[in-house]
Amino acid sequence: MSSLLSVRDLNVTFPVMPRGAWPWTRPRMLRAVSDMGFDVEPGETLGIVGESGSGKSTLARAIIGTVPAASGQILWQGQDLAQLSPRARRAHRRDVQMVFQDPLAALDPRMTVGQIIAEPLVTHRRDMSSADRRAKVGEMMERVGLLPNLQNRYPHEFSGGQCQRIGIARALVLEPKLLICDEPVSALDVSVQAQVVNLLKELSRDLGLAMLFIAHDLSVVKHVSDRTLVMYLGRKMEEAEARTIVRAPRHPYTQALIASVPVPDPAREAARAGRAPLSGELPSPLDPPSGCVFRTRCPKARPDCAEGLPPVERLDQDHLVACPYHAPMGAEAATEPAE
Ligand SMILES: Nc1ncnc2c1ncn2[C@@H]1O[C@H](COP(=O)(O)OP(=O)(O)OP(=O)(O)O)[C@@H](O)[C@H]1O
Repeated sequence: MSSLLSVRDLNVTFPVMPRGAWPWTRPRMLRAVSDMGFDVEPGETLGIVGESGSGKSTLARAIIGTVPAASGQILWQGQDLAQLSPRARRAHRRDVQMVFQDPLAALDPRMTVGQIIAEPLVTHRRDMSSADRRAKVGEMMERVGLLPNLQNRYPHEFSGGQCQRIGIARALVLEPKLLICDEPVSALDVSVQAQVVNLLKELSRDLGLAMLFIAHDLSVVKHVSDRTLVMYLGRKMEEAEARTIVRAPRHPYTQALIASVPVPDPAREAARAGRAPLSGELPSPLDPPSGCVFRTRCPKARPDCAEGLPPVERLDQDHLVACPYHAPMGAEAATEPAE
């Protein structure tokens, strides 16, 4: 049986004109996503983690169909997104919804909360009466922890966390099969981040909803994901069960990401003392390093890392790592980032 979503050898490029170039100069190709592949099963949450600029949002945009793939395939329930009939395309637009980073910016300030949440129903469920729509909006508001009698209020009357709940209600009103959350809590106060993450986790469990949960912070991703995929400069570095990624990371990039998260407990801090945190800047995707793209910042880099792309090795059924010099199994340490 086919997965809900399968991404196969996906490449997404953007033409970029060099600064000061003549108008007739050929643009350079920026590779935002390279040779990406993974599957998402119904009801499953895949966390996607990586630094800013690693291609996470571009990947999300390719999956919802707002940026084209340069090559490769995105299969939705086994069907290639690029080949969908207009009817299947409409169904895909209903079935895949997004929650954005900046909740207030994502909501139209001139519309009431009720209108904002109902808007997808107006577009996709024309058969629905306005009374049914209102009832559905009230139900969604309750589901995300908002009082349904606030339908006539405007977004600016709500806090950041409440605005994100409105965004989530709007994304869920069409009962999608996949919710793509692109940094859904990074613009929120730390005090409300956990509440929103827990809400998303509960919703995914109760509604059998699959999620792609994108974040730069591994300690957020690990709470919500079943599996985690670590991206660097558009490429997959490691993919494994979420607990394995934080407890036994094998790729030097994943290890460095974990070592970069502050740990309040001195004993755990000491246990990971051998692991170097990330240093330096992400190279430009216009000029990625040859061979392994992480090698210029990698503490384990060897001369041959510059020669060719490292093959993706399957360590066990669920654990993939794109580094031939990954840490041996015995090197598991108490590296789990702070709660
Ligand atoms: N429309 C575009 N035109 C040109 N380059 C783009 C475009 N969109 C994204 N990029 C580039 O693609 C690369 C990946 O960007 P992307 O936003 O996908 O990364 P990200 O991991 O989501 O980072 P962030 O968390 O900062 O959004 C970056 O170098 C970015 O500048």
